[in-house]
Amino acid sequence: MISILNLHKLVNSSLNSISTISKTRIIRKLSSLHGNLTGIREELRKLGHGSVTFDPKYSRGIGLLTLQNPERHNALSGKMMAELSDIVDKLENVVKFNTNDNLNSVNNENKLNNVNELDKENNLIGIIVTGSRNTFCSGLDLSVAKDHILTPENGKKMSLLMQDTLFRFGQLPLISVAAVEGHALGGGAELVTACDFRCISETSKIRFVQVKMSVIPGWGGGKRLIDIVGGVNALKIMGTSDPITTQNGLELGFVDVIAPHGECVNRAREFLNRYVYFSERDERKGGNGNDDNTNENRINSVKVVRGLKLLISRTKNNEEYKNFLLYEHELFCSLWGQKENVDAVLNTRK
Ligand SMILES: CC[C@H](C(=O)O)C(=O)SCCNC(=O)CCNC(=O)[C@H](O)C(C)(C)COP(=O)(O)OP(=O)(O)OC[C@H]1O[C@@H](n2cnc3c(N)ncnc32)[C@H](O)[C@@H]1OP(=O)(O)O
Repeated sequence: MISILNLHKLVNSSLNSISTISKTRIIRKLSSLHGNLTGIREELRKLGHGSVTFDPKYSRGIGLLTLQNPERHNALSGKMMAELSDIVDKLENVVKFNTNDNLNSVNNENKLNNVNELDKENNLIGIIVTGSRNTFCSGLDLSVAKDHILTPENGKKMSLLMQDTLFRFGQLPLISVAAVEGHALGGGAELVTACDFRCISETSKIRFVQVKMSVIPGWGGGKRLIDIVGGVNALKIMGTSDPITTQNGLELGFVDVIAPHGECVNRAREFLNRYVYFSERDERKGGNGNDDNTNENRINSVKVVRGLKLLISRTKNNEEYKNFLLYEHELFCSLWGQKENVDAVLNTRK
């Protein structure tokens, strides 16, 4: 027999859990672009090889996300697209703790302990995105595309998931830096635009080759490129496929740091340390990658740094911005799977 008191507790907890679930759904709805894409993610997960790894403790306050498909210049297979989306999901949970975004803090009492233990340990404020074996990403894995993603319907699914994943990545209260060695081509170039900052080296070649594939960007990179370099420069870069390198990257406002070959990740860490540590003195003591967590190394308020990023990403979480991405998606879908595009994919020697 349940006592009145226990019944009251039972009702309260179930109301809380319902409201928490709906709050989670509200957070997911607000932070996602195309809604629930679970089915598409699981379909794509079955396609191709490679992996996407995330080291949340790469350096104090900084995580390292690495594209791992070296035999294919880190081209993104369906499996890797799904794993990238999984990592964004996890980060959306991790950074609920110690973030002053109201919707998130509302969810704090429901935080997943093991995930937030991670955050408490490293208090992430930054994330570096890079590719394995000194090259970044040569875009969509064309061997997967040839076998599985040639139809308009499957191109639409790929575009929906990648636009949504990179939009949500941009909404994370984490300062992101793309550490680009070697090639970043097509979708790889779009991945680069999804980061707040870019570090390249003498070997880096960032090329929007979509026009050679008889399409426009399908992962949201067109809008992001326009926001970074302006409409006219974006038209030149996308229309000619001219590479962005150390020669023109700074002038275009596309590149923030130039590193010696093989040093992009290190320089990206040094760049982010300025957001982690209270002063250069603290950074010198703690920014060597082997952080000694002595009290001397004062770090900036995680809540404040994350709040600053939330401020910036809010400018990209409005109906106008989302409608622009939807327009880009629809334009891409009108081109992907048409004869010119299919011929280009089949004839690109890969
Ligand atoms: C939304 C889709 C988006 C779009 O529409 O634009 C895309 O991203 S479509 C893909 C755009 N990317 C490309 O067209 C890049 C194609 N690859 C290359 O241009 C070259 O491979 C390059 C410059 C990355 C490297 O050239 P290099 O001469 O150094 O090496 P190989 O060409 O011999 O390549 C080595 C090895 O990697 C495989 N590879 C490279 N890129 C891809 C890819 N995107 N998909 C699948 N596989 C790729 C290549 O086939 C070689 O493997 P092997 O088994 O030896 O043939």
